[in-house]
Amino acid sequence: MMAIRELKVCLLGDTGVGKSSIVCRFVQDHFDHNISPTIGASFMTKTVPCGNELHKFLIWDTAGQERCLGLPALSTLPSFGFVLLNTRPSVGLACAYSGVGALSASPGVP
Ligand SMILES: Nc1nc2c(ncn2[C@@H]2O[C@H](COP(=O)(O)OP(=O)(O)OP(=O)(O)O)[C@@H](O)[C@H]2O)c(=O)[nH]1
Repeated sequence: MMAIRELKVCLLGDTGVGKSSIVCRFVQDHFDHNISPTIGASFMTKTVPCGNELHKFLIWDTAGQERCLGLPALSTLPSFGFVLLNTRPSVGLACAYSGVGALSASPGVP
C-alpha cells in the first residue's frame, strides 16, 4: 500500500481572477463558464500518484470579495503553500501579499 502525503494548499486573490476555475480544472478536469462566486471558502481534495507516494492535496478556495476580511481566519489553516492569483496588479495584489506576509509569520505556516 502506498503512503499518503497530505499537502494543504490555499488559493488567494481578488474576486473573479479564476481561483475556483483553476481548482475545478485541477480536481474535476472541468471548466464551468457559469461558475458561482465563492462564499467564504470552499474545500476540495485531489489525490495524485507521485513516485512511490500518493499526494493528497487539501485545497481551500477562498472568496475574493472577502480577501481582506477573510485572511485573518485563514491563519487557523496551516498550509503547505498558498497560490496567489491576480489579473489587476494595482488592485488586489498588495492586499493579498500583505495578508500572506502576515500568515507566513503565524505559527505552523511554512
Ligand atoms: N475566458 C476565461 N474565463 C475564465 C477563466 N478562468 C475563469 N474564467 C471565468 O471568470 C469568472 C470568474 O471565475 P471564478 O473561478 O469564479 O473566479 P474566482 O477567483 O474563484 O472568484 P470568487 O469566487 O468571486 O473569488 C467565471 O465566469 C469563469 O468562467 C479563463 O481562464 N478564461
